[in-house]
Amino acid sequence: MCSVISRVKPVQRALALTLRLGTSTERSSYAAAERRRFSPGVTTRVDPLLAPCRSYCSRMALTEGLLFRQLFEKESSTYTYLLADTETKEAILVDPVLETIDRDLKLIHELGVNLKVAVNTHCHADHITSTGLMKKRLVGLKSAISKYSGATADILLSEGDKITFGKHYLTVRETPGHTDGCVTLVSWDQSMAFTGDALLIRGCGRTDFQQGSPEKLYESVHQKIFTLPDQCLVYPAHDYLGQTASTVGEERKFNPRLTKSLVEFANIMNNLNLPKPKKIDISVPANLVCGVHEV
Ligand SMILES: N[C@@H](CCC(=O)N[C@@H](CSS)C(=O)NCC(=O)O)C(=O)O
Repeated sequence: MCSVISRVKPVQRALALTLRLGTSTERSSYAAAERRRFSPGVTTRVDPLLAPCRSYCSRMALTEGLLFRQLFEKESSTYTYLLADTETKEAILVDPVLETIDRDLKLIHELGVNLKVAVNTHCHADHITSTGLMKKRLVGLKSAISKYSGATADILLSEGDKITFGKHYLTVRETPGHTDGCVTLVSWDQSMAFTGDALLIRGCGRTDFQQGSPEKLYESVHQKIFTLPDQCLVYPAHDYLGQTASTVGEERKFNPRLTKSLVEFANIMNNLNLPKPKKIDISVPANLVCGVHEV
C-alpha cells in the first residue's frame, strides 16, 4: 500500500482503496476494445498500458529554458504534465492524479523545482485529482480550475487568463463540451496545447454525462483548438492506446470524429455507448473539492 493511502483516515482509506479495484484484465480489455473501435480488424500483441516505460514518457522540452515532462498514470490512462522555467525553477503541474502523488512529488524534489500551481483541465470523472493533497504537502502551492467547473480552488480560471511560471505561461481557452468547465491550456508561443478531454489523439472526450454536449464540443474544438498552428503539439489528458502526442494539423486532418460535419459528429457521440467510468460516483464529488484533502 502506498504511503498516501496508509496515512489517511479510515473513511478516506476506504475511498482510496475502492479506487484501486480496477484490475489489469479490465484495463487490458478496455484497451483492446478501444483498439477495435479506432482500428477495426487490427490486433497488436503488446498492450501499451502494461509497458513499464509508460509511467514516465520520454518526451522532453524542445524549447530553450523550458523543462517539460509527460507523466502517465496507468489505472486511468491519465497524462500529467510538469512544466518549469529552468532559470527561475518556477513550475506548474497539469492534471495530477492521486495515485501518483508520491512519484510526482519525488520528481519535483529531485528536479529542484518550485511548484506554484496545480491545475486541472476540468472536473475529472474517472480519477481523483491529487491537487488537494498536494497543497497539504507543498507550502504555497495553489490549485486552479475553470470557474465553470463548479469546483472549489484557489484560482478560478476563465478565457484568456495566464498561468505564469518564470518567463513562461499558459493561456486559458475555454473548451466546453465534455464538461462545461473544460479548458485547453496553450503555451505562450502556441507550440503546445494541453487539451484535457476536449481533444484526444484521434478522438475526443465523451459527451454523455456532466453537462456533456456534442454541439458545444464540436464548436470548442473547431474554434479554439483547430485555429492553432498546424505544428502545435497536442497533449491530451488521456490516451488508451499508448499514443503520447499529436499535432493540431494531424488532428484537423485525421481525427475520425472531428473531421466530420456537426450532424455526423453528434450522431457518433450520441451512439458511443461507452460504459460509465468505474469511479465516477466517487471521483466527481471528490474533485469538486480538489480531491481527497482531509488528511
Ligand atoms: N474506462 C474508463 C473510462 C474511459 C472513458 O470514458 N474515458 C473518457 C475520459 S475520462 S471521463 C472519455 O471521454 N473517453 C472518450 C472515448 O471515446 O473513449 C473508466 O472506467 O474510468
